[in-house]
Amino acid sequence: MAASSGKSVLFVCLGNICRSPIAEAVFRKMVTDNGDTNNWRIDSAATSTYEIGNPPDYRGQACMRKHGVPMRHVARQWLIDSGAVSDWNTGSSPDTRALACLRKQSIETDHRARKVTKEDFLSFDYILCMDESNLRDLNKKANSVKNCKAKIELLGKYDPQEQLIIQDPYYGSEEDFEKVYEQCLRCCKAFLESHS
Ligand SMILES: N#Cc1ccccc1-c1cc(NCCCN2CCCCC2)c2ccccc2n1
Repeated sequence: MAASSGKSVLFVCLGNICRSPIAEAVFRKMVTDNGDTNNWRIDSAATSTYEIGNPPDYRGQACMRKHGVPMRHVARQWLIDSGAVSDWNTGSSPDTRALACLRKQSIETDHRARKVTKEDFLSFDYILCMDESNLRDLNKKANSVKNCKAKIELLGKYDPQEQLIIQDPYYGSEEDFEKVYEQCLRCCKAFLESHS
């Protein structure tokens, strides 16, 4: 079978903590399940600086865990990796309040939100975003980049059910994250099939 050339896709939304990390995780799992990992560079980014440095939203992480979709590799369990300068509590378990805080964060990924850069427009084949506002922001930024390589599109363009817009679930419920997941699943599958 001829080796297909390397391809690259950047998923983008407003904050890079809700929709685009879900799309990235869903697409990465599909590519991995296809044994195609080496042919794809996959990443996600934000059009805003709202959440730079923050992990994906815990509601999205919970949704991914429910569907068995890994969100990149699991970050280290800090309490197990930490150490003490005294022997006061040698052999004791971590403080329950600290464990409760970690569970609440349920940070199981090392992805941290980042803003889309000019370099992204030169290095990615596709930049797939979620709504008209993302598209406007991306096209505006692309206009200031010479030799823009990326094809900038709505991810929803690939939806067999023709739901063009993937709504921002930030102020939404668990159901809204579930809808984002279902839309990303349909769109990523169709996008991969049309670009394999
Ligand atoms: N904006 C809007 C908006 C409008 C409709 C629906 C959702 C949102 C919304 C709001 C967010 N953060 C709260 C406001 C942030 N601050 C806005 C003013 C500048 C300083 C930052 C989000 C954060 C991460 C991902 C998606 C988000 N989406």
